[in-house]
Amino acid sequence: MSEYILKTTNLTKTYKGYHAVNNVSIALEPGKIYGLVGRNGAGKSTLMRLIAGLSYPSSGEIELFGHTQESEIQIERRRMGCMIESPSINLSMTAKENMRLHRIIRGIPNEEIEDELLTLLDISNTAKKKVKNFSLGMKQRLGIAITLLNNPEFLILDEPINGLDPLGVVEIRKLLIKLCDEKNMTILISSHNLPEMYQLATDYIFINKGEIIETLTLEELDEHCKHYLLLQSTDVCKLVNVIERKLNTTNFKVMPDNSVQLFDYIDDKELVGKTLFENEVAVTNLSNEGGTLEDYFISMVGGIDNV
Ligand SMILES: Nc1ncnc2c1ncn2[C@@H]1O[C@H](COP(=O)(O)OP(=O)(O)OP(=O)(O)O)[C@@H](O)[C@H]1O
Repeated sequence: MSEYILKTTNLTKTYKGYHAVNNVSIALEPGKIYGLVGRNGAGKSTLMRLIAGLSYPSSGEIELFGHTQESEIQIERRRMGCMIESPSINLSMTAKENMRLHRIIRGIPNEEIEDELLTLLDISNTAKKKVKNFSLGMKQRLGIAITLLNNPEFLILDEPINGLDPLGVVEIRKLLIKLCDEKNMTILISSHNLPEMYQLATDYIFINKGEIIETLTLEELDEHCKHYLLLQSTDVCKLVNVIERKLNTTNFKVMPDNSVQLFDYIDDKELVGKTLFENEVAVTNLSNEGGTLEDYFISMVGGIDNV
C-alpha cells in the first residue's frame, strides 16, 4: 500500500503547445496541509483539475490512494472533496437547499449531515436567505461545506481564501486545521498569496509557469525567511570567539563558506560592529539579511518583472 495519498509523476497538460502544467511530480502524505503557491496563471487550477479528474493529462501519471489504473482512480476519487475555481452553488437557493441538492446528487442518505456541516461552517443561521445575498466569505464556507458532504479523506480547495477579509481568512484557517487534526484529512489548497497561506499549510509547493520550483516544509520556509546579521571575516575562529565571549550568545550558525549568520542583535548592528572592532576582528562584511514571506515568494518566481 502506498504511503502517499497522491503521487504525480511528470504530469503535463498542454494547450496548443503551451505547457500549463509541465512535468509535475509531487507526493502528498496523509494528514498534512499542502499549500500550492504560485502567481496568477502559474498552473495551480490546471494541476488541481487534473488531480480531480476534471481534465485529462497530456502525459504523465497519477497515483491516488495507491491506485494507478484510470478505472480504479475514478472510484478512489469518491474519497476526495473538491472546490475548484468557484464553488458549485446555486445562487437562487438557500444554503440548506444547496446542501440537500448536492447530498441527493451524490446519493448520501444521511440527512443530518446537512445541518452538521452548516453548523461546522458557521452558516446554519441563514434560514431563508438566498445564497445570492451571501457575502463572499459565506459563499466560500458553503462551498467548503458542500465538499465535505461525502466525508472526504483528501480535500482540494482552489483559492478558498481569495477575497476574504482577515477575519474570514482566520476562520477558514482554523476550520481546515481542525479537519486536518481531527480527521487526519489531507488538504491541497492553492493560493497566490504566500503570507495569507502562512500558518495554515504544513508544507509548501511552489509552482511557476507550470513547473514545480520548490517544495518545502513550514520549518524550512521559516528558516528561509529568518532575519540575521551576516558576518564575514578573514579570521572566522576569532570572530566566533568574540561573538560567544563578548556578545554572550551562541545563537549563530557558521556556514560552509565560513560566513556567520547571527540571529541575535539584529537591530543592534552598531554594537556588534563596535564590539568586533574593539576586539580586533577584521570584518569584511556586516549586513542585515533575510526577508519577508513576500520577498521569498518574489525570489521564488524570479523577480517582480516575472510576477
Ligand atoms: N482550457 C484552457 N485552454 C487554454 N489555456 C488554458 C486553459 N486553462 C488554463 N490555461 C492556461 O494555462 C495557464 C495556467 O492556468 P491556471 O488557471 O491553471 O493558473 P492558476 O495558477 O490557477 O491561475 P489563477 O491564480 O489566476 O487562477 C494560464 O496561462 C492559462 O491561460
